[in-house]
Parts: sequence; C-alpha cells; structure tokens
Amino acid sequence: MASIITISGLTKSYASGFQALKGIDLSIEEGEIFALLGPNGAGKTTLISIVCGNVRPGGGSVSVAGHDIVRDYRGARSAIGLVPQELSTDQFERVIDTVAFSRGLFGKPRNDATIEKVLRDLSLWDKRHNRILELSGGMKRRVMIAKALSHEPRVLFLDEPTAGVDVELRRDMWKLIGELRQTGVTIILTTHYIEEAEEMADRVGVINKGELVLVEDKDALMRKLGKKTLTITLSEPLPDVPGELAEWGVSLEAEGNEMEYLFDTRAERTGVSSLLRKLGDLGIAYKDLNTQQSSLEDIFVSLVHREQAA
Ligand SMILES: Nc1ncnc2c1ncn2[C@@H]1O[C@H](COP(=O)(O)OP(=O)(O)OP(=O)(O)O)[C@@H](O)[C@H]1O
Repeated sequence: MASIITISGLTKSYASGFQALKGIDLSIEEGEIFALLGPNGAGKTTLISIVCGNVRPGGGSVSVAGHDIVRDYRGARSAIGLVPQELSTDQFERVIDTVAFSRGLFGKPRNDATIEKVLRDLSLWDKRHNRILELSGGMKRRVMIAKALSHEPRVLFLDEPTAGVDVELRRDMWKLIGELRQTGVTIILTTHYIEEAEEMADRVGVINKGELVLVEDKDALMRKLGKKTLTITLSEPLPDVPGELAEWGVSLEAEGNEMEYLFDTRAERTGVSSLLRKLGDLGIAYKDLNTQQSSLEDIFVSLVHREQAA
C-alpha cells in the first residue's frame, strides 16, 4: 500500500523549552484506520496539530498526499479533514449551510452533490435544514465530521472522537467511522480509550513522552505482546489457594469455583502444563479449561509502565 502521510524525524519544542516531540518517524498507509494512543500530555495533539498545519514543526519533515506541510501548506491542508474535540460551529446556523461553508473555506467550488452525499453518508440529510442547536449531541458530532469531509479530504483526523460521550453514542461513532472507511478515506484517530483502538484500528501507535514507543498491526500486537488468562473450572470449590501453587500466582474467582492463571504466550515455558500437573499431584480435579486473550489495555499499561521504569 502507498503511504499517504510520511513523518520523518519530527521534533517540537515549545517556547517554554519543553520538548513535546522527540524525533517521530511514522508512515500512514492510504485507506487504513490508525489509532494513536497515549497518556495525557504524551504529545498526540501536538503531533496532529503539526500535521494539520496548526502548530509549527521544529525539526524533521512531514508530507501529506505528496505535499510538504511547510513548503506546500495549502496542498497538504486541502488533503486533510480535521474533526476537533470541541464543537466549534455557529449554533444558529443550519446544518447544510455550515457544511457547505466549510467546503468554501478550502477554496473548493460549490458542489451540491458532494454536500448531499456527505450529509447522507452521515445520516444528516433529513436534518439538513435544522439549526445546530436543535440537534442531539450525537448529531452535532456528525455535523463536525460532515464539515471536515465537505472538501473531500483524503485523510480524516479525529481527535478523541468519543471523549465524554455515553456508551451508546460511542458504539454509534465506531459504526460510523467503520462506514467512512468504506468510502476510502484514511482515518487517524487519537484516543484514551484502548477499547476504541481495539475495536476499530488496523494499526496502533503508542506515544509516550514525545516518543513513539510502538507502531504495530493491531492483531499482531495482540498476538505478540498479549497475555492469556487460563480459567480452570474446578470440580469442587476451594476455600483458599493452596501454598503449593504460590509460584504460579493463581487466584480464585467465582466463590472458589474457578482458578485463574495469567500467562505470557511468548514465554518459552508458559507454566500451563506444570500447573496442570501440580493440580493433579494435589488431587485438585477440574472439569473445564478456557483461555482468553488479554486486551490491548493490558498491553498498553504494561508498555507504558515498562517505558517509565526504563
Ligand atoms: N503551547 C504549548 N506550550 C508549552 N507546552 C505545551 C504547549 N502545548 C502543549 N504543551 C505540552 O506538551 C506536552 C504534550 O501535549 P499534547 O497536548 O500534545 O499531549 P496529548 O498527548 O494530546 O495530551 P492529552 O491526551 O491530554 O490531550 C504536554 O506536556 C503539554 O503540557
């Protein structure tokens, strides 16, 4: 696949002297959904703002759809749609007008068919004559996306698309973003919600203290770094974990009916077979075994902790 964004050796220090980005190299493939994860203050907004031309880069270079963001700012910017975290639109304006106006800001000629398509894709067509303030929170977010798509960008940035929204709306947004991808637009989203990356992203980047500590295909990441939980359903409940099992660090769940063991799938010895042997030796019978992959959340937490410890 061809890359649509190329970031090389990007650094950024703010006037305070604070180094927010410390040499970022990243290539975004056309058509993918890329999730940028990181704790507060990691540098996500700084990175996005530089790519979108809202913050000046320090060193390094960035090109978007073949346009250098400094030398050919207009070319780069017109390839990008940015959905900011905050709603930033005139509440009294009508949906169709605000979206059509956004297109005009990019110097694109009026195109009613495009605006209609964008509004239909976002299920806003029926609301096109409503004023923004008459819309629900979810619809308002859709309007922000429609504005960002009005000039037919090839890349869509979503900054924390579901920050502070309820679970139902979050699911709605995920579905919508999945549908947008079908239109061929490349999507980059920042999020604090690991679940969001896990649900939607093709690739995940983790940024911490201005450095990209990891960029990986999501599925591979989960396989490679993932841990699994082995749940052993016991034939008889146990009151306590027998001392002989201390080295496995197992725990009892479901009122002593289940034993859980967390193991590293990458380890040469996972400890699973020795644990099962030990259970046999101790005369602890079980009736079922089940393993479950741990989530990206666990991976993320252990990565960031590892970085902090280093
Ligand atoms: N204009 C500025 N001047 C000085 N420091 C800044 C400025 N903007 C951001 N920073 C600092 O740079 C660091 C990265 O901030 P940034 O907003 O990029 O992080 P983030 O990963 O987006 O965080 P969050 O998830 O909280 O939005 C932070 O320590 C922040 O305080």
